[in-house]
Amino acid sequence: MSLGSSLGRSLRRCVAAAGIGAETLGSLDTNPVPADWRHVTKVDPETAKLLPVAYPLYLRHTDAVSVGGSSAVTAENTEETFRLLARAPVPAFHEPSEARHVTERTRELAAFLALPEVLNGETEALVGTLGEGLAYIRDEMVPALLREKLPGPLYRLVGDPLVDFATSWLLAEAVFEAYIVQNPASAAARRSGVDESDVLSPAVARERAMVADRHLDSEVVYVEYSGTYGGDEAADVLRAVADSVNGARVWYGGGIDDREKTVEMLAAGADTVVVGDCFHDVADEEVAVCARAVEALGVAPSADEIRSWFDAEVDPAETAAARYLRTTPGVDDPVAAAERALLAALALCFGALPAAVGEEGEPAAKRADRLLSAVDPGAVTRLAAALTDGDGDGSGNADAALGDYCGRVAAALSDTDPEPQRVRHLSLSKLSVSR
Ligand SMILES: CC(C)=CCC/C(C)=C/CC/C(C)=C/CC/C(C)=C/COP(=O)(O)OP(=O)(O)O
Ligand SMILES: O=P(O)(O)OC[C@@H](O)CO
Repeated sequence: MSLGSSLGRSLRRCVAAAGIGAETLGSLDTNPVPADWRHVTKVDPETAKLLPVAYPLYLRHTDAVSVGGSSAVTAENTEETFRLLARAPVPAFHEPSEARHVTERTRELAAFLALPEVLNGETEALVGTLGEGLAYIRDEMVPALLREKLPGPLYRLVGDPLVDFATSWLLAEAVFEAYIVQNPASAAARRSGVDESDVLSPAVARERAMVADRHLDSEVVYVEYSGTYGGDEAADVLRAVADSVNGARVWYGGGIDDREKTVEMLAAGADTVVVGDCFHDVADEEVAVCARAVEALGVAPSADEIRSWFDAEVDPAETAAARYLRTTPGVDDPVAAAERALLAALALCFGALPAAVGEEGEPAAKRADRLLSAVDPGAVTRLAAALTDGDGDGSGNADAALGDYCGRVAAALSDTDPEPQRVRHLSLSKLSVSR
């Protein structure tokens, strides 16, 4: 062995030993996934799963949004979801179930890429899809992008090494989520070839989590009961997993729909809980509540009429809005927050409706602003602040952000939008009002 290569190996060992020492002794945390995230909301881009129209008010209370889903997801609905979430007050990251859902636009808008690898599924779900994804990125996506950006002669000169570099860079920047899929009846289980016999005991889950943490260097170990609450069984798995990992974050997802479940999973060792269905239920509820209100009040009620109808017809404590808000550890009074957010949805709906059904008069943004201030005096400020925090261009112009958002809501309500994809994900696009 030459002196150079022996020196190189010794140096690598020293660096590795220093890194391991610092990590295990707890003084160095190199994981880019924040340790202090307690609550992540998962938003599915598929058109059947909607985003509440008052989403900036709900998402103020979560730590981050994960965008992704197993079925009916396309690059287009993913881009549209990110465009809407660019106005959310917290970071949104991308968890693609296929490499083709990653586009230049999603990469610009996503805080980072989170790639699933399944520890108890078919090989396909651990390395197969990733391999296909990387080949697509290396052979199609990056070359197409570079060909578009670089003049022909320059592409011919430096294209190949640049393609390799960009592919490696994309992977180096991505974080990996090592899933342990524990609900064989879920879409995630079907997608990853997990059946009853693959469900792991706490002891085996612990061993696989150690592989993910120490060998695969996964940033997240994700105990996934998607669609169902894992209860005591999940708590045992979480205790075993949390006890075994050094650098990885431990996430729990599945069936979280109240405060106790969040607290139970965090107490068992999860750093973060992920909430999915319960948030989409809020969007369905908005559509139902707005439809009932339109039925009762017509398209242009006053703020007083909206308030009185709401007080008589809706019990905020029993709403999906309150259920979602109870899952977020930071909200002191989830029922009051739910009431405010539902009133904001009604104000946005009735602000935009007259224009959407072709009635002349006050512009949608002005009317929504007036109704919002009347039904809940703090709502405009909160909504504008939430929209402006996330506007990404640093302009901090609350009026413009609110005006622009009201325009979107009007477009969602009107089925004459020239680009329906633009607003299809917003709950109110499903409200059918006779014109
Ligand atoms: C290289 C690039 C850019 C992409 C590769 C993309 C990869 C590796 C995708 C892996 C897809 C996979 C194996 C998914 C497994 C299933 C899973 C864990 C899905 C996540 O759950 P949700 O889709 O949120 O679950 P539900 O639909 O059940 O809610
Ligand atoms: O939809 P739920 O059951 O909340 O599950 C959330 C998430 O873990 C799904 O990947």
